Amino acid sequence: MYELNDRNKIIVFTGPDGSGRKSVAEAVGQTFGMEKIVSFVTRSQRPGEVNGQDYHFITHEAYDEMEKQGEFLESVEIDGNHYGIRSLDIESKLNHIDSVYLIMNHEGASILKKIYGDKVIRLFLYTDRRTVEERERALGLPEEVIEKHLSHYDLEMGYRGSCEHAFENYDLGQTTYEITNTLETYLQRDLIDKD
Ligand SMILES: Nc1ncnc2c1ncn2[C@@H]1O[C@H](COP(=O)(O)OP(=O)(O)OP(=O)(O)O)[C@@H](O)[C@H]1O
Ligand SMILES: Nc1nc2c(ncn2[C@@H]2O[C@H](COP(=O)(O)O)[C@@H](O)[C@H]2O)c(=O)[nH]1
Repeated sequence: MYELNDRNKIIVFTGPDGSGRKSVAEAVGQTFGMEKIVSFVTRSQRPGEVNGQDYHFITHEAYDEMEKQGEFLESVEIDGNHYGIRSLDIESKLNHIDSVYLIMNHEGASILKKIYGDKVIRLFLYTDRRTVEERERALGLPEEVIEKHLSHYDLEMGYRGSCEHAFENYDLGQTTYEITNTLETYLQRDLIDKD
């Protein structure tokens, strides 16, 4: 396991799909100069997704090979596809910046917490089921993807109490503001106007 230094923090955005984790994470990541750890995945690329930015899209064979070589820090199977974080990506980023962020389901969040303890801050984002469904439909996601996401809704919601912080996300600006304030207490960047 890679030894983290005193200043290193791993910020995990979790919660149901469509709750707004990606939108909030990108905004907050930019504010704090945090970089995203991009997961490897075996599912096919969806319209609008960018390889290397949203995910590293790889074949099942390539994933199996990486797994065999012990490259993943965490690796899970969701709806028949594999998702994983490469150890090297966390190590190389935390070598030159203090904090990184990831977007993952409850299993991944739990695994990272077990490995890195206090270094991991889990931020749970949520909205009601109907809002998730409406947002995903408005995004143009295929019906079968929306269905799969909704089938995980209750399980993901059940993880809320395990996370360090939880935020209802209806007003994106407000959520981003609240999370920025929360992270400031960990990252101590003096971003908040104290007047
Ligand atoms: N507070 C908000 N109000 C309205 N729409 C929002 C809000 N937050 C996010 N959205 C929209 O909801 C959709 C899903 O958001 P996003 O992709 O950030 O969620 P996610 O939790 O990362 O889900 P997924 O894993 O499915 O991508 C996007 O179209 C995004 O613009
Ligand atoms: N445990 C992990 N979960 C991950 C990882 N990368 C993404 N995810 C989560 O998977 C579901 C499904 O995502 P989709 O893009 O296929 O709809 C979603 O909750 C992601 O956040 C990972 O490396 N590990």
